[in-house]
Amino acid sequence: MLRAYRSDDVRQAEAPLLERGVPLMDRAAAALATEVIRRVRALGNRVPGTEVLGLVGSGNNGGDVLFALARLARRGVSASAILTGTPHAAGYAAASRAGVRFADAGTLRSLAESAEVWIDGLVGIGARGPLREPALEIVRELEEVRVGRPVEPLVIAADLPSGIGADDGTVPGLALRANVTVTMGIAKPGLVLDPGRRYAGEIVQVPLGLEEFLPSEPALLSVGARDIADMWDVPGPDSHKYSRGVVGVMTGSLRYPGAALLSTSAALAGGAGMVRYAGPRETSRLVVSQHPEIVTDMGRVQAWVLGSGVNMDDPEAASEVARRLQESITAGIPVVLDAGAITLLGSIDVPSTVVITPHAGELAELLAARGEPLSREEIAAAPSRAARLAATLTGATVLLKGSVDVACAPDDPLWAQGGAAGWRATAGAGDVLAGLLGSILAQWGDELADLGKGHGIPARLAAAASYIHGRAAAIAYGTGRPIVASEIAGAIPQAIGEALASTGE
Ligand SMILES: NC(=O)C1=CN([C@@H]2O[C@H](COP(=O)(O)OP(=O)(O)OC[C@H]3O[C@@H](n4cnc5c(N)ncnc54)[C@H](OP(=O)(O)O)[C@@H]3O)[C@@H](O)[C@H]2O)[C@@H](O)CC1
Ligand SMILES: Nc1ncnc2c1ncn2[C@@H]1O[C@H](COP(=O)(O)OP(=O)(O)O)[C@@H](O)[C@H]1O
Ligand SMILES: [K+]
Repeated sequence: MLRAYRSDDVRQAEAPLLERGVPLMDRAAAALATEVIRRVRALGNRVPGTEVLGLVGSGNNGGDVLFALARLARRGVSASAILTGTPHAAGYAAASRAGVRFADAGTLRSLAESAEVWIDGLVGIGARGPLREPALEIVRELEEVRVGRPVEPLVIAADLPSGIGADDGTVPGLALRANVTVTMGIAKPGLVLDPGRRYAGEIVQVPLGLEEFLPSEPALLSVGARDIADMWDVPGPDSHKYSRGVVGVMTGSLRYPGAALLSTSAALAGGAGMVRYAGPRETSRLVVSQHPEIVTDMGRVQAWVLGSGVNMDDPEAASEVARRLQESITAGIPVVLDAGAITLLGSIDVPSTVVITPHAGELAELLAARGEPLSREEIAAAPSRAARLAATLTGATVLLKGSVDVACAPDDPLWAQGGAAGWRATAGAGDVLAGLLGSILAQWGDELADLGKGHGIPARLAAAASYIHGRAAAIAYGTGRPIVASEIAGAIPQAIGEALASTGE
């Protein structure tokens, strides 16, 4: 499980260590230099003679880079630095002693054109607001140089790419895109959330011993393979189909029959003991012809999946979905509310056992109905804020889909799951996610009902479903090829099996 903390929490955790004289910056710089050397070698280059350009702001982030440049210079690297102001004094002294060359802004372009590696130490967790001059002009110029180069430089960010919001991943102005981010002590939410994540590249975490001084509640969590065993029900000798959870699925319509098939496929693949389908007669026939194990008579269920592909313009279908939603809330049964059915929450409040699964467009519609309009673009620029707002307004758990899926209930921590490539963005992939989430909620159904409002578990399960969905997509697209949503559903059992068998991550 990845845990990410806000800058204030990181600062507070650093304080007692610094008081004890723990050389945090030295450790951070050593890790940064080691990473540069490792990457240079991985490119097949010799370390001595490699040209490295450090971009050095006036704070401790610049200090990290100055000490790292000093270490690199002692290894024979040809190290230069561009300063934005008065630098970290000890770092400057160390770098000068080691022979790092300090260049003025006028030489930035030529240094950037020839350096194999750029190290970004303009700003770290001390940054406030959009990148300001002179850092802004440096980033602008570097991005111009980058596109003009025959071979792109290797860009390594110290702690975070300069220009991204450490706490929320927003990018209010320009930011310097990195291939690798060497983050100090612990991950920051901005490295996991969109759009900041897109600037961070691969993330390397440097242990600094902060853990015992961090608050018990991180700002953001992310499910990994090893967490799945805690959430997925592995059947034992006493299990039977009902104890394994029954999912009710009311999805699809004559207009969108495929949604019925995709959501039920995923509900089956997710490991519930039984799937009951409650859609129109025509789609029922389709579903059963493809999946003879699906039951169409109604009985008890432990979770409902409502809405994917339902034609909400059809008053009868819409009122049937609304009735199921109300009944489930009364009975304490968790519900996945997907696609057009999300609009039902325009006027009613629900408990957090109702999980809505909007994409940015659907969330925009819901927020507008609730009198807090945000455009799609505004949601994409700050998805965690938008998801939290929707959860607070409706009471529901929100799983906002995108290249990084974000899940939260009104008060509990935020979950974020990224890592799936754009191949996953294919029609029907959301229907698959809804069915899969219904399957895991059904496995927890009675327990969630006993917990009353859910106690944050639906958000955790939504994150787990999102993780498995991303892994299933990755199994399907492999090293990269177009896929369709039914392939994602087909790969769910393998994704769950691999996660259950995993001991790493
Ligand atoms: N504490 C430790 O021992 C450890 C800390 N560590 C490292 O320290 C980093 C935090 O250092 P920090 O607190 O000094 O802040 P930092 O990120 O360098 O930024 C401050 C500078 O940026 C400037 N600035 C601000 N906003 C700006 C903007 N929008 N656009 C442009 N400039 C802006 C601001 O200018 P000012 O506002 O003062 O004019 C000031 O000059 C952390 O990320 C990690 O790398 C690690 O080594 C582990 C041990
Ligand atoms: N750029 C992207 N990279 C990876 N996954 C994405 C990206 N954009 C969207 N997704 C995922 O693709 C799915 C799309 O779902 P959705 O938009 O609801 O499609 P549909 O309604 O056709 O089922 C979601 O699971 C979402 O997480
Ligand atoms: K930085």
